[in-house]
Amino acid sequence: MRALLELQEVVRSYGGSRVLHGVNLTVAPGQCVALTGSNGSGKSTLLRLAAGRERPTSGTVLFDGASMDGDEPAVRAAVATVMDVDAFYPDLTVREHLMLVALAHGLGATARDAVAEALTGHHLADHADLVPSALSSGLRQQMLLAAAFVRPHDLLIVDEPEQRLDAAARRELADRLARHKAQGVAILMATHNDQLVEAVADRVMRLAAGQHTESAGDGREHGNAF
Ligand SMILES: Nc1ncnc2c1ncn2[C@@H]1O[C@H](COP(=O)(O)OP(=O)(O)OP(=O)(O)O)[C@@H](O)[C@H]1O
Repeated sequence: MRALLELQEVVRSYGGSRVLHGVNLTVAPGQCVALTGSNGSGKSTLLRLAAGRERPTSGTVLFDGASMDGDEPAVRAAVATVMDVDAFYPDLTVREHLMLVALAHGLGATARDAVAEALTGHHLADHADLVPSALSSGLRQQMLLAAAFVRPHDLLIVDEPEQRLDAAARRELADRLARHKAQGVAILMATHNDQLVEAVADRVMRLAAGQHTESAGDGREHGNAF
């Protein structure tokens, strides 16, 4: 299957310190790759590179066969991320945020229905007219997820999407991601949650200081297929 996202020999250093050591990775439409590994192992760094928000020190990041640039309109239209913890306008309500995202991404006349569905699906319907600072931290995370799911995209990049969610919400998230994948979306997800990996990931890349190893989603060794 054609890769939508491809990392080839990606190295990322900060100052003299090397965080990623020649990562090779592909994600095809309808696939989920999970990144696991301890705090500081480089998961978020890899996600920023995959989203085109940072450039590798060396190596290549390709999106749909072209060099990844997060500023490109085609990339911004096709790649949804949940990476920024506090990406809110403090004076817009939850509903207004989601409408803004939906309209900016071209939903037009269907935006209102899509937002209503997102509010319900993410347990935000009763909080739609509150500003983000009035939400519990779990509901703020739901709002970030809703803002990604409400807009069209081909690639979803999520950094620890389970954070601040309770057990029931984590199960719902796993179901949502699995359905999403079945609809053909490519997913790259950093997570510390084994259940999420088991439920959604086709392959797992485990990052560790100085190295990375890959396996199938069920934990079997996966050779060099990344
Ligand atoms: N902009 C930066 N400047 C300098 N060092 C950085 C920068 N961004 C990340 N690092 C370093 O890179 C390493 C990897 O960080 P990263 O946030 O990618 O890890 P992570 O696996 O996502 O960790 P966690 O599980 O805690 O979220 C850390 O040592 C971090 O300090």
